[in-house]
Amino acid sequence: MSKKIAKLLASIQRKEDVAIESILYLDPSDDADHSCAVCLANVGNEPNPFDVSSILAVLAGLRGFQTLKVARGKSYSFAVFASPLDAQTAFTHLDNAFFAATSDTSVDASDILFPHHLVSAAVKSQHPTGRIIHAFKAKRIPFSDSDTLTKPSDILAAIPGLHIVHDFISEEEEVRLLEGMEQHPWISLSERQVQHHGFVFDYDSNHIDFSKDPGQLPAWCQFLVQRMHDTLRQLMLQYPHDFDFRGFNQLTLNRYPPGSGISPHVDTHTRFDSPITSVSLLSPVQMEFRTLYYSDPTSPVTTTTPQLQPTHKTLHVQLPPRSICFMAGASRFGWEHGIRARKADVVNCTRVERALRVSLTFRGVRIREEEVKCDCVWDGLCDAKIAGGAKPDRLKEVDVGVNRHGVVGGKP
Ligand SMILES: O=C(O)CCC(=O)C(=O)O
Ligand SMILES: [Fe+2]
Repeated sequence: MSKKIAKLLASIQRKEDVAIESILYLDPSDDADHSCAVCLANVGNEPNPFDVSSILAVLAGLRGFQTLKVARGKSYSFAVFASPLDAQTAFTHLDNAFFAATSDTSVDASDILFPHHLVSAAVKSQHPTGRIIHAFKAKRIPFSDSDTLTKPSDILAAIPGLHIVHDFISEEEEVRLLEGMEQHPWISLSERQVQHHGFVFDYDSNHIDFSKDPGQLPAWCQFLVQRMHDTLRQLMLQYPHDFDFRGFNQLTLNRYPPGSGISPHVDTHTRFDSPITSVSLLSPVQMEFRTLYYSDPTSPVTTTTPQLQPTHKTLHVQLPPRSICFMAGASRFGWEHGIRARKADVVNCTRVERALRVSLTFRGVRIREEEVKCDCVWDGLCDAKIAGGAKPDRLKEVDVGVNRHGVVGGKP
């Protein structure tokens, strides 16, 4: 056996061992025989994401297959069948099978699922992403179907000030926006591309660069600006304390290929109004919101009546294409937001592949010096509260990103 193949087999074995260890606590018991679920060790979302579309093709060929349940950060998943008998049949089929992930859909399922002992080292070596599945009859599925916030009312209840509106624009309008932005050059960052329109904000000095002509926001997005203003008028009447809005004068476009994201950050408190507003196009994506200052969601925190507890909280919010996300109040000032760099998200036990996503982030830059202030309670996230005007560490990463791409005098 060549060294390369031996190394590969050792690595497959290691992954298997880790997977088995991680599910031992599930401890299959007697009544697992009456269960419809089969646990698949080594077929998970993380840490070694598997080509789930390939395995779904195999599972779909098994009698009574209903769904594959995956969870964020788990190296195993659960195939659910219509009856205990179907689950038992699938279990005998799947246990100890060698599965070679492939993105070639022309390959028949029977070609890619082999009984482990029949697979030669040579076959395995041609499939470096392949792995041996260990199946277990599982008594219960330990994943919750509510790990991602998808409903706007649930989102607002959990993260005060975060207003999501689904289908804010139509498919035709989405196409129109995408065509409009192609009239301008994109600036390439290491993983994504950006454009900036309107006022130019220097993230180094925390000031507006008045030497640069801000120009108007582009004509192709004016219909959207008008619609956002109409919606904001209503929101401001309902939640007057969460908004400090004079109009949008800056637009950042982000173009994210699948696998890319944006580091967790809070948009500079003193220089931008509330809300920060983001419109999603083309692909769904999961945005992570996290705060150190979490309070019971049933007693909403506002900027004026905080009930701060030093508890870390991270929540996952699903943003569908053509939706809008207004970050105001606590969600704007007291929570960081970011997008993990990965190719798929897990939404309530289902893997959702990402495609190219384009977002439009509208901000109101504070132009007059007397407007440049912040009296929020989230000290650690607020540039106004940090001695010497330094910026919170967490902001630096995203600031560098923007600068690198020439917002102000940077090098594209
Ligand atoms: O892509 C998004 O929706 C968010 C972008 C963002 O957070 C930003 O540009 O500050
Ligand atoms: Fe942001």
